[in-house]
Amino acid sequence: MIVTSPGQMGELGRRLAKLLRAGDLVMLSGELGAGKTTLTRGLGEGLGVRGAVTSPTFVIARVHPALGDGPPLVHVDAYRLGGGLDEMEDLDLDVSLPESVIVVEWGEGKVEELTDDRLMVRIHRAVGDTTDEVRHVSLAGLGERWDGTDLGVLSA
Ligand SMILES: Nc1ncnc2c1ncn2[C@@H]1O[C@H](COP(=O)(O)OP(=O)(O)OP(=O)(O)O)[C@@H](O)[C@H]1O
Ligand SMILES: [Mg+2]
Repeated sequence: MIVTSPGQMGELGRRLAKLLRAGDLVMLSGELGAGKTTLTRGLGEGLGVRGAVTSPTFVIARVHPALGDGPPLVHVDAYRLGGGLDEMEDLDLDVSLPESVIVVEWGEGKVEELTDDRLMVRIHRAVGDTTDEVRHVSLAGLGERWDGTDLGVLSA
């Protein structure tokens, strides 16, 4: 799908939030400035969690508690997470991961062991496009959790 502005990326996050439930892992890939955090911000709005989603520069993970009765959002920036999951467990997040929605930036090769089921979101800057605002987003659900989930509703 094609996203042409930061606002549309946020909207995609808000729509995606409606598909998510406790225990879900979303992995975001895409280069620096692709729009991973922008998407996560919309997701946080859609989930109705506390606190603005920002780029966690000095923290690896931030917990956004639910304002209503939905799951909290755990936003992980695994860029500096060298050792993978063990290190993440060492972060001592005051939250139960199976009861949260976990969104990970830069998580490839680091957090896959959290669960067999995950939603992969890849964001590409369109090379050669006339406007650098354009992003191509592709989504793929892996595992039983995502079997039969129609991700097409997100581009509607
Ligand atoms: N279509 C678009 N979708 C998302 N962001 C866009 C788009 N067009 C322009 N932008 C801009 O690109 C930047 C994306 O920044 P963002 O922090 O979301 O990226 P990121 O992938 O999280 O980067 P990092 O790897 O550094 O964490 C923002 O400044 C945003 O305004
Ligand atoms: Mg980011």
